[in-house]
Amino acid sequence: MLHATGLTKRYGSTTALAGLDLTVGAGEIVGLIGHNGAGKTTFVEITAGLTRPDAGTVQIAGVDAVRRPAAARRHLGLAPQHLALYPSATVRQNLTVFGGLAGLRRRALRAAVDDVATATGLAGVLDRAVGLLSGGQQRRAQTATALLHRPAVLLLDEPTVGADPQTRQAMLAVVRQRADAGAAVCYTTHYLPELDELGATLAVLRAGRVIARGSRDELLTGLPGELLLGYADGTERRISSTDPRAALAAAVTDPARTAGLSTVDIRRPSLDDLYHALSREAHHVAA
Ligand SMILES: Nc1ncnc2c1ncn2[C@@H]1O[C@H](COP(=O)(O)OP(=O)(O)OP(=O)(O)O)[C@@H](O)[C@H]1O
Repeated sequence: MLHATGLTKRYGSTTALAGLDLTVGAGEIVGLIGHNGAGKTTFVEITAGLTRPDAGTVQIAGVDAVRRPAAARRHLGLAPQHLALYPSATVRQNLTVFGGLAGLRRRALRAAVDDVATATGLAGVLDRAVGLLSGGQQRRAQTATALLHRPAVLLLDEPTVGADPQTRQAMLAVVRQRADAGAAVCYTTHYLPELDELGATLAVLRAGRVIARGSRDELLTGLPGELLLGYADGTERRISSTDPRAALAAAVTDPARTAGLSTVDIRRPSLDDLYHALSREAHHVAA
């Protein structure tokens, strides 16, 4: 499992992490979400031993990732946000190199490459150069490198960016399988429905700290959604409500609102609503 406490990191006058605490248990998928600049990538880089924190600790499967990064990395599968593959080498060659670095040898390595290629839908392009693949296939190849040695902890930084719906489904399925097999998965994304599909809990990062942690329902319940009423003359009426269905029931019995009504839409609370609510709370606490 993954256990981070009090992580702090400054770049000059910028505070990237301000005392981040996060635990991801075995078999759990945690969606790490937050606006651009919230500190997600810095957290990923520190956990992978690519950057040192100013203070705080990270443990991966019980190994101190700050003091013993090489030992900790053996238990970690990392898919970074930016592609880090050899473009002129084939998918098979790339996977073989990464599997070898993770300690796999000979038959076990060949079997792992085939298994992971199948799971990520890359079996048909194993012998093609990575640089000649589509953007979605390249991202799949990047994620595949993280899965090869069946690590205890998976750190996936926006793995489905640029993926088509079919690829996305295949990737989500393989992540879910790994969690079911006991991996602790930390998954950063800007796309909330994906976390619903994964059955992930959420950790909301803001200004370098986890400011909310829980299931989507726990975090979004009680936030206002919207009822959108569209009229034949092109006008629209928006009704903000914590219970848009009840607002709809009330609206349809009101002749003033139903005359000329042509479309009805219900918008559930979104991540942005959550960020706004949490910002308001933070201002409240500060005031
Ligand atoms: N190498 C660096 N040098 C200077 N500042 C940095 C560096 N890396 C990150 N930062 C700053 O630290 C803060 C956190 O950045 P980080 O990349 O961790 O955010 P993020 O949540 O991953 O954002 P995004 O969603 O855009 O990927 C930002 O203000 C960023 O500008």
